[in-house]
Amino acid sequence: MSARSLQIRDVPESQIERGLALAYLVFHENPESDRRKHHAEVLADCLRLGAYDGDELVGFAAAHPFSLSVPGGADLPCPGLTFVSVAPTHRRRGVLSSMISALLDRCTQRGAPLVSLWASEAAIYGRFGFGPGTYGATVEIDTRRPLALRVAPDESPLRLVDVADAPALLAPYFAETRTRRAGRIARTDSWWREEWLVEKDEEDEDLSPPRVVALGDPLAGYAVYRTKPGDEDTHAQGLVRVDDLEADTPEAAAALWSFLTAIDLTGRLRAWGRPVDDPLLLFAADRDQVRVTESSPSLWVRLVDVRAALAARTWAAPVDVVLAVRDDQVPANAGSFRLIASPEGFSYAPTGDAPDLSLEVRDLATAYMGATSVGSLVRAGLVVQHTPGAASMFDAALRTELLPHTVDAF
Ligand SMILES: CC(=O)SCCNC(=O)CCNC(=O)[C@H](O)C(C)(C)COP(=O)(O)OP(=O)(O)OC[C@H]1O[C@@H](n2cnc3c(N)ncnc32)[C@H](O)[C@@H]1OP(=O)(O)O
Repeated sequence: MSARSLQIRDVPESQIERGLALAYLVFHENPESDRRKHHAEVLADCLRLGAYDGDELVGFAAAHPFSLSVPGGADLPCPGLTFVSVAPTHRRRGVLSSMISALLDRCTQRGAPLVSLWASEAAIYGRFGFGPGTYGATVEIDTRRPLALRVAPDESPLRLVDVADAPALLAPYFAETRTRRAGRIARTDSWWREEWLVEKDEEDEDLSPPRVVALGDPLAGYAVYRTKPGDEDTHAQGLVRVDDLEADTPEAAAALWSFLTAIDLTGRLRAWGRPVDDPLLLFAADRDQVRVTESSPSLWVRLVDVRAALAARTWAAPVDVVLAVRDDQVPANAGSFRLIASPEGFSYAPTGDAPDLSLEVRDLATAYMGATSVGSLVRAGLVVQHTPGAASMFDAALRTELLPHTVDAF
């Protein structure tokens, strides 16, 4: 294959099966027919790009038509890149690079200021301007003894909700959380049913169907979880796996965690992708019982249109800095720009003034939603501070009340 014989084209609906076959090949998967059907339906709604070597599909990538909450509660179009697959025969010849370049063009044409993804390997996407915009923590609790808490649980009644009725109850509640926390993807009814509440867990078929517990009426919190019995042979304790948990107050959260840790015939709880600032980690009275066993990037974000992305978020304090931005893929983002922003207003315009901070667009993405401070990027040698105090001023403006958080993996 020469660079000239490679063509990037939209993949028509009639070729979705070809894209899926390539994806299953490279991800070493062989899903059941109902999941294949679901994947095909999901892909029908996606932007689909193919890399063709002659007639052969050697690269495939898709992007969900997502929108993402950004600091302050605005909702921005943010395609969610997924199913990225390059044929093993065509690796390391620039197929992925060509597909990303086409994707960035499509985002620009469609007016999407952001694009996002979950990375299979963290080393891949930084070169294309993506930075880790949100982080998640895996929390494990030893539930062989009662959960020790420093706050009294809300005593409102808990009820188990029929899974079929859950989206109608949970969706408006979750939508409200998106205005407070950046990094959250809008969930459609089918996303709720097929991703969160699907009967069989895709990764562990020993897990029960999803269970939904709701606190109070009106709703003050909920959890979606699955369980797995213990195994006498291996002495593994029964497991409660918490997939999603939201609560209005610390007391409501305490009530839900108390319930989940007291389910009979289980001795351990694992919650994946919790916010790094989950109040549980502070109100747990015994941090030997409640342990963070992993913390890693969740959603990787790329600012396709830096100006539009910055304009859409709110600012916690006044800032006036000149940013020298390097962007090798989207020339319109590159150059020196003066950012003047405050809770009252915003401007971002090209300038000939000397920069206060020099940074790559990937590092601006890392700081954009408030998960990582510009100061820490300066200390890591990734952002260059020319003017003392510039990073602190920028950080004060970027600060968010709650850390950004994404739990919808795709
Ligand atoms: C959002 C998602 O869907 S994540 C899923 C990603 N897909 C997978 O992991 C499936 C299996 N892997 C693959 O299909 C391919 O190996 C891909 C998609 C990861 C890479 O595709 P390729 O066409 O080989 O990438 P391409 O040749 O464009 O590489 C571009 C650059 O990235 C680097 N790169 C590519 N893959 C990796 C990797 N896994 N780790 C580190 N660097 C990588 C290349 O070395 C190259 O670097 P260079 O520009 O300095 O030379």
